[in-house]
Amino acid sequence: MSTLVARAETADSGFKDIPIIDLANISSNDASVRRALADEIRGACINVGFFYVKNHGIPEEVIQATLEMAKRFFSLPMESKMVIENRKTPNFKGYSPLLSGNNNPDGAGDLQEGFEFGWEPLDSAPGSDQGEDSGVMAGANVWPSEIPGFQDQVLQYYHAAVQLGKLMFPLFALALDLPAKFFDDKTRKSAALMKLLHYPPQTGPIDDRIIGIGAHTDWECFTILWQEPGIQALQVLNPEKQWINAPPIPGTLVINLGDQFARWTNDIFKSTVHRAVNRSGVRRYSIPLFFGTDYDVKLEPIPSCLSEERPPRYEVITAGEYVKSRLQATYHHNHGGNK
Ligand SMILES: O=C(O)CCC(=O)C(=O)O
Ligand SMILES: [Fe+2]
Repeated sequence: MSTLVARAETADSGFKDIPIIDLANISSNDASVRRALADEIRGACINVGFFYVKNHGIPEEVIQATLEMAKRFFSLPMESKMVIENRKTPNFKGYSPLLSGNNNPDGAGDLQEGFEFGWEPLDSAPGSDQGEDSGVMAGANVWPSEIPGFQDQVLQYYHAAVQLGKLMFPLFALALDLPAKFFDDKTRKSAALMKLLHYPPQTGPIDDRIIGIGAHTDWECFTILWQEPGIQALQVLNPEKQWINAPPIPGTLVINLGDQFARWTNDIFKSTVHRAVNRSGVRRYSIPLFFGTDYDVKLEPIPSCLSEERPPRYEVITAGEYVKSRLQATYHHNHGGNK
């Protein structure tokens, strides 16, 4: 069996496609079935850092009802949205207006508006989860008061996506030749942030410094992303520096790895650069959920991902310190012209 380090050294140098992985057997008790699924995931994580999942278990009704809420939220008057602006809240919960965030330091702002929140129990099922993380990332969610049922609906999506994420962690562990439970004690508090996103269309000549979301990597372990069907916007950068389209595929979600997994695995799992540009002529909505290890957990490289030729590539910091520093860099950027 080749080691993880050896597998990483012979990784694909220029993927052109993003694999589709079927999660129908995600809860199978058969060890060989789980092993096969983990092997498939390992290939995608080492070579691409992105994959689609089908049979993911998030009900279509929950997705559609959440999309409706996103549309209603973003069509509220600006004054209402600004009441819960993310620069006024601890750790940037709430509303981020167009151009307020800048994911690519070479860019001049992301042409998207967003609404972000973290863990909170569902009213209908109190105590259904282990609770909120605190420390450097502490900060209550803020909610719009104008839309009846908004909070409950988007939390339903949140909890369904977190449930999927909790099933994925053991498979990632198996993919890293670790015990399936490796991440259990590191993911007790649902350190997951969910974001509703709205991208207005961009037509005519486009300034490359202002696109829907500039080239970036995500910050957590992995992202579970729903994108609106029928609209191509998301692109993924391969090692040959080619942008590969990641179109929405009906019935699937995208899962992409983020920097926390790159740090856990000393870059054996790829946190792949991506961006989104909406040239479709119509509005586009997407819903990422960023799932990391608990904020107080140190991002220490896993021993099997180190060798003499592959020494540690990152300093060890906690997951919370890392996410917080990235949030600050993204939302405290200066607008072009004022520098
Ligand atoms: O909207 C998308 O398709 C991508 C969003 C994204 O990359 C992000 O929010 O980190
Ligand atoms: Fe992203």
